[in-house]
Amino acid sequence: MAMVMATVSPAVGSVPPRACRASRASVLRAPAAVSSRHAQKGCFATATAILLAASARSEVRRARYASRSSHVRRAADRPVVLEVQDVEAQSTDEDHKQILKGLNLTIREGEVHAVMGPNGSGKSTLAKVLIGDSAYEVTAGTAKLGETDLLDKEPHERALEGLFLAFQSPPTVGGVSNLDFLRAAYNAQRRAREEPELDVIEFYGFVTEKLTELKINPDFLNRNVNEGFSGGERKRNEMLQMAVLQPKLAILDEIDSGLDIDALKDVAEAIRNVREQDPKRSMLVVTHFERFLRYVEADHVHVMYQGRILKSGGKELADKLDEEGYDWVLNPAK
Ligand SMILES: Nc1ncnc2c1ncn2[C@@H]1O[C@H](COP(=O)(O)OP(=O)(O)OP(=O)(O)O)[C@@H](O)[C@H]1O
Repeated sequence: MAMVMATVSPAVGSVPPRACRASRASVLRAPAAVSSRHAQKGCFATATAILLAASARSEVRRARYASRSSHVRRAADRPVVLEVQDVEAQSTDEDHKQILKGLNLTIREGEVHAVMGPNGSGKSTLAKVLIGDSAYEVTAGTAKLGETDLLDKEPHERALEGLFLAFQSPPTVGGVSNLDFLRAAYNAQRRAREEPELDVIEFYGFVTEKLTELKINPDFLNRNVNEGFSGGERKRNEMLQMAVLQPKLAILDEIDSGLDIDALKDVAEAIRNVREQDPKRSMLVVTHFERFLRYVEADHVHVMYQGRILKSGGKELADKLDEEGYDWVLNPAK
């Protein structure tokens, strides 16, 4: 509104300035009445500007309401990206420890789900089971990515279907530069989609844009994958991989651990960036920190305990966990 008044002031230069003055509060409260008073005094430009601004404000309100209600309406209609039903899984070592004990989870297109829970609940195991880590064997249940039965697929096939895992402790790949690694992964996707591969020059142009968006030093490309990288640099490198591969569902396992405050914000911004570029992308974020969920704007929060999801809710659940801890969820009778 202040901008509108400033814009019209040259147009009312010939009118005595006092006559054109209107308090912001009165304009916001009763724009039609204030406008008509100005018109009666001959300040037609001001009168028109007040009405235009009022109409623009109600348009904005209407648009906001429409977008909010269509968001709510669409949430339940969006296609399901991940459907996990009654999954049980155990370790493949000699202990055969049962870790997932009947886990259910549905993620729809464009949603960000957070999984929280005490240490040892099975959060990382869930992430690794979904990408097909051979340290775990699924003994019951189903997991589908769209229409694809994930559990029938090899890990690289799951990746080609659009599943991505950012590791809690990203591994080093000695002797392979980030540029070669990213180009190989990206071209594998293009081959699977029967699209022509990008040569080094073409890929360099593509990846450079991503580096700029994510504020990552171009030196990253020439360094071997995660070799000599600090903890924070490794996490940023995971974000770079996610931005290049543009997965349907990205699983981020404690991507926020070990980050300083600025790095945490940068990683969260990278996540928001990827979502803004394609609002259909979905994410499953494993974290211990409510603050991180605020940055990444999680839609759904789940508490996992002893291999199951015990409670689900919206962002407010993370706030409550932050204030009160897990005890009220784990021992509701207390
Ligand atoms: N390959 C494995 N073999 C045997 N036990 C395992 C294996 N992987 C995980 N576990 C055990 O399963 C339980 C769940 O581990 P997991 O790493 O999934 O928990 P988490 O919820 O991610 O914990 P944190 O919050 O500490 O990262 C733990 O007790 C862990 O020791």
